[in-house]
Amino acid sequence: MYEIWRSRSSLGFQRPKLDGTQSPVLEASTPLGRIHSATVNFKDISIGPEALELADGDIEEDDRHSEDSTNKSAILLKPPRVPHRTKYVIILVGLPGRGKTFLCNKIKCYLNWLGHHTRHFNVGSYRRLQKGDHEVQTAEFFDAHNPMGIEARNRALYAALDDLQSYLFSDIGQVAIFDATNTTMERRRLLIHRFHGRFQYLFIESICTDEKVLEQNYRFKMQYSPDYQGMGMQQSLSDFKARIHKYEEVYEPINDRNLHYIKLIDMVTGRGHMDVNRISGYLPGKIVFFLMQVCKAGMAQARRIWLTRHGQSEYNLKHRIGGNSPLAPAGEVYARCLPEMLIDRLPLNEEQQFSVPVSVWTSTLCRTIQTARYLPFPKLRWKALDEIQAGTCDGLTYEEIAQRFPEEFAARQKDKLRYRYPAGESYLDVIQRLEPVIIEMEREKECILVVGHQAVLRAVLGYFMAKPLESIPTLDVPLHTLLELRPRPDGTMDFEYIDLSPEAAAIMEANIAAGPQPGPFSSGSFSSAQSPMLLSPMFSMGRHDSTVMAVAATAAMAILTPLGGSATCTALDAASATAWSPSKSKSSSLPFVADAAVSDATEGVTPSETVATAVIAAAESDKPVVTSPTKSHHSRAPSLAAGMGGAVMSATGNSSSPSFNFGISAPDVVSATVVADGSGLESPSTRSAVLAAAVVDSRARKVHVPFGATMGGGGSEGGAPPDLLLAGQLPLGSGGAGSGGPLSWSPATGALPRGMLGSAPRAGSGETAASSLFRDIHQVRRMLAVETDGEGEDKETASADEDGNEAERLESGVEKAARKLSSVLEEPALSLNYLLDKPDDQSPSGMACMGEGGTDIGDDSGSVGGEDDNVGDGDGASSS
Ligand SMILES: Nc1ncnc2c1ncn2[C@@H]1O[C@H](COP(=O)(O)OP(=O)(O)O)[C@@H](O)[C@H]1O
Ligand SMILES: O=P(O)(O)OC[C@H]1O[C@@](CO)(OP(=O)(O)O)[C@@H](O)[C@@H]1O
Repeated sequence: MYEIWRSRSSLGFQRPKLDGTQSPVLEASTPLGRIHSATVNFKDISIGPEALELADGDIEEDDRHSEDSTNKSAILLKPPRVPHRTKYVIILVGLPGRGKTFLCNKIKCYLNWLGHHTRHFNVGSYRRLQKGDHEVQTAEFFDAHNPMGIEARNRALYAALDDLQSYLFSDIGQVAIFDATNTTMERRRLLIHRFHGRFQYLFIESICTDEKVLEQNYRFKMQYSPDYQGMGMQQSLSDFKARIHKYEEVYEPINDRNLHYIKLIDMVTGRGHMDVNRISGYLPGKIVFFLMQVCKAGMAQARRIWLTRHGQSEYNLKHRIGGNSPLAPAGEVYARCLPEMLIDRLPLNEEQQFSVPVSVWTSTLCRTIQTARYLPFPKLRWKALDEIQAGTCDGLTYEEIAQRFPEEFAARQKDKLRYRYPAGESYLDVIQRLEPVIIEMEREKECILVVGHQAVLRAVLGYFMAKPLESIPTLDVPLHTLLELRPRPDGTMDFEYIDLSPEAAAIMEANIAAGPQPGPFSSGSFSSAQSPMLLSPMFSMGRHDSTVMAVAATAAMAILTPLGGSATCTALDAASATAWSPSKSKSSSLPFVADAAVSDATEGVTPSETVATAVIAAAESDKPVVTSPTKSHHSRAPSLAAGMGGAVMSATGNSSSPSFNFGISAPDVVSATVVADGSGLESPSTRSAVLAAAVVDSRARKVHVPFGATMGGGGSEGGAPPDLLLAGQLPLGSGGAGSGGPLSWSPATGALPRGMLGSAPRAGSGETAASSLFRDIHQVRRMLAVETDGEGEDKETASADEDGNEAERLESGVEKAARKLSSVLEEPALSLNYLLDKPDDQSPSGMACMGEGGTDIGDDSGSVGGEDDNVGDGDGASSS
């Protein structure tokens, strides 16, 4: 066996001379060689005397003969080697279960992807080669006083070292990562002796003192470590801990400041730090930067990364490349199916308590933005995700390129990776510009869906799947397919193609043919026998909104159930419900409904059952469903819930139903609650929710409530509907139909009368988000009044007196709301009149007083706090 390991060195492998006269031949065509060609050297390669005093016997025979490397002065006097391209060894140090292999795999992916040929040498793999199939190397094997174990481990060590050296002396090898515990000074001296004068070397030591992290690490490791295959969790855990103990007995952390090292101290917890000692140069610098980001993701194993190309575009249909064309019909179908495909796959966090939040990243091109528009998650646009630029070939078909530019065509066929379109880009260029995107993806602990393009996604996939650079331009990234990447504990990824089911596509096509749809989630409905009501949720909620939606949905159902109604919920409701976390519910005093949802979810009940359970719990309780949305983390969330609550209460018209209390019990003050929270009034959900409450409260008999209907904020191209939050239809009262027609919105047109619902503050008018909201409320109510007035016959059931009372009641309600609002805003200048009946000729600029020196609520709404700042606010309008 030993002979086999040593095969490379014993098969006559010729080492180059190490005197500087004959450097290893370098791969002239190394990818990105032109870009990263700067010679990288540590400024100072001298090492401490202590490190040079190598114990006899530590040195391999052939080493001793090939060069007098035990002779300290010989090493120091040796003229510096000036290789064309510096060769590196990265030496890992640390106890078992500290993320060494994870880090190795990540660094390997990163450096290879940047064109620095890198290989990972895991001594453990060599060690395992020595044992029989069913033999277990138990903790005893790792005892520092076990001669058999020591011998076997040394054999593995030398075999790995030989292979490492062979690799680095070869033409291709640039960086070797030596993955072993290397926990003693003696071992590190041996390595230094091996590498000194031949390669640049640096140590990466991973230290972790967080017991919780370690326990989790050990469990993960047990799941994939070949050492424990077939052994039960408890038994393997206990043996692994015993093994670690053996290592701890002899562990000497690096403390020699003469060495070149990077120490990662509790970095994975997010509270740790890095100790960077004597590191300089381009590549080591990049490694430091990379580790700084990637360490944080070390614990994010529950997350998913999804990649998808945009739906088929007009150009795709015509086989034209590049351009900025909109989606073709089939692409639109895919866009509509995508949310459901994704929501089916939302992972729960490690504790199985809530779903891991999702962000959607698109390019700045129309086809990706359109593809992402129905996705109920915050969105971020990256210029760097734009498709490879085809330069002068942009807009042509491949056939046309072959005819018009045959040489270009042939050149690309020959070397697709390096070929650069005239005035355009090569795949290598794309890889280079994607680096910040990759770093950001590594930093993120949440799920990310990248809606991108063929070439760009090939590059991203190539990185995560550690594909050889040369293979990247031909990786399979088909249209209408979701690519799912699942992190493994060792830093590699599992990968799966998920096709759009033909049934889903057929249904969506049929739906589109049938006319405007509220969205892909039309299956959700809440209905009440007494007060028919249909809410077709098409939520487009951000990470926090979704949790509130769960409350809104459950509360809605709680109200409806006692009325003899029935409640069903969609997968999306379920996803929302499972998004609760106990920590959130604690900090926001969320009701027992939410807690019920959580506890059921943790017991493995399906999400829809969870919601149903929560609803029943709420409905059967004498207690009101109480929540304090004002304390919620997210500015938009309470408003959505409040709006829903208000709308539902008004719709049912049943004040004796379980009280639904969002801080204030009466529906007509819902809007006050919302604004009191300082919610972002410019956000679609907030405005829509407030408007919903206000509109419903005005006793309109039939109202479509378009949540977020016109608030795309520029986020939708090509007349596309914005990222809307909720589309609902609230038929109110008995004479609903024919009451002048609904204030309707449909995804197909995407348009409400401008300035009616959710219009943005008017530019340059001094109007604030709050004041523009009041303008909208005012206008909606006026419009309703006008429409209802014009419908004399339909109004015959209501007497004039009733109308008067209604108006009074309404007025007092809205007045209360406005008063509350004013007090909260501490802005007495806020005019009640404006909210109630301000004539149109009092232009919004009259509201400027509110913005001047006052609280411009809208400005605050986007900043949800540190980490959220760099993502879109759900309206698809933000960009990188
Ligand atoms: N910087 C880090 N510190 C601690 N644990 C980490 C770090 N990075 C990753 N991990 C986690 O450590 C666990 C064990 O990782 P592994 O690489 O197998 O450890 P080792 O090679 O040190 O035995 C993995 O679940 C991984 O996610
Ligand atoms: O590198 P190749 O294989 O040409 O693939 C990249 C091409 O894919 C296309 C489609 O052919 O991407 P996309 O679908 O984003 O439009 C072209 O625009 C782009 O030039």
